[in-house]
Amino acid sequence: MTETNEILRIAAKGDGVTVDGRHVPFAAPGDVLQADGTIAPGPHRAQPPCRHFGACGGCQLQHCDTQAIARYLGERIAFAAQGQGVAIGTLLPPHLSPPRSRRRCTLHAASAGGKLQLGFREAGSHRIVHMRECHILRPELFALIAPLRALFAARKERISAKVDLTLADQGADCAIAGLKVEGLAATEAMLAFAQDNGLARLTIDHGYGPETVWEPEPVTVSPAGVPVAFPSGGFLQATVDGESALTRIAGEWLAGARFVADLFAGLGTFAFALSGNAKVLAVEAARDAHLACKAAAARTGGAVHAMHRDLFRNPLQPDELNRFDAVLLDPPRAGAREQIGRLAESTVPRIVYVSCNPASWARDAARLVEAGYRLEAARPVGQFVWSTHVELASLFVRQPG
Ligand SMILES: C[S@@+](CC[C@H](N)C(=O)[O-])C[C@H]1O[C@@H](n2cnc3c(N)ncnc32)[C@H](O)[C@@H]1O
Repeated sequence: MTETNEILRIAAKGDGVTVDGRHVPFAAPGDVLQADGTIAPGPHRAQPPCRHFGACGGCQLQHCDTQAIARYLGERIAFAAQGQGVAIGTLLPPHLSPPRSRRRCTLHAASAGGKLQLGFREAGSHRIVHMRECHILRPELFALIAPLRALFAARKERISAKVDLTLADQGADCAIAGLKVEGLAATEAMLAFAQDNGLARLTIDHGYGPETVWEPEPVTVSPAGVPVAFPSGGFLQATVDGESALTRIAGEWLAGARFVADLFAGLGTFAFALSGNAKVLAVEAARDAHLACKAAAARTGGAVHAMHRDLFRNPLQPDELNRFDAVLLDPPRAGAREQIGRLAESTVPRIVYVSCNPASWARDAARLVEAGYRLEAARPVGQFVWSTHVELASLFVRQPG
């Protein structure tokens, strides 16, 4: 018999939810909320590996085992679809990226009470966690925390800076915003930091836009093994493992398609992965990403064609879409309302929709289903391990008639 105060599921923001609907922070499914307010651990409770868990905003679910996290990811997608009246043919088991696999992050640095703090922000606060360990970041990125802290601590002014770290082919790409670097000594300190830590690139935004001060070799990333110039601040799937899982699923679902459109293509992550078996049109609005994809495509023999186009204002029209055997789209969090509207009017047989937001995905899915597509399958992909961030790949197939 289920007790009314047993935790049944995890809510969108990570709280446990009891049978009678109460939200309990840091409770796992199967735990029981006791009369005195304490939680009796259940079978899905895990020992959080990180000492910062609870305070750090980077992770919300370290107290849950893998099974509970997998169920949570599936439920988020199922509830979102259900809320829009969309039936999912098969909800496939989630793919979860392993710990220490995140290759990009945004950290914050600030001086507070005479000390320099550098790390993720605390949940729901501007306070910064003084990170001594991290179980999500790639070790190459975590290794930069101490040197960055020393770099900031050596400066005389009050620090309030943002640090974006991305692991590229050549090493860590580091972009610092909110730091004034003036004069020879300050510039030399920055260059020494870049050199000593083997950075692939150092970009500083003094408040007038980013300026690259160190890039010994052109920085690239290599989706499907194709080197593509990586623009500072460009989009990259959060883990290599998650990117492989997504491109593998897309490849399976799009098997046999000879002409594919990759919409919201970024640097061409999916386009290059699919181009072994198909000609791919890669459409992207960010100019830097588009140009990088175009240049890489030119070097790879012509299976990828890059197009610069804003798909919110100027979506591909049904007559353009109908030339393709399949369309893949991977829009930003807002989804792709305008492009989905045109896809709904098209005859494209297969659509693979990759999303980082179940809510906008479900809204768009409902439009496709209303227009005669069936949602054959969806697969959660947890690249942000232990966070409440949900990503997914899904397959829509146009039904006859
Ligand atoms: C989630 S990312 C996916 C990128 C790529 N598919 C990948 O896997 O690396 C979304 C992409 O959509 C692009 N984008 C955002 N708004 C757009 C628009 N209005 N038209 C076309 N592309 C847009 C972004 O620049 C970004 O590259």
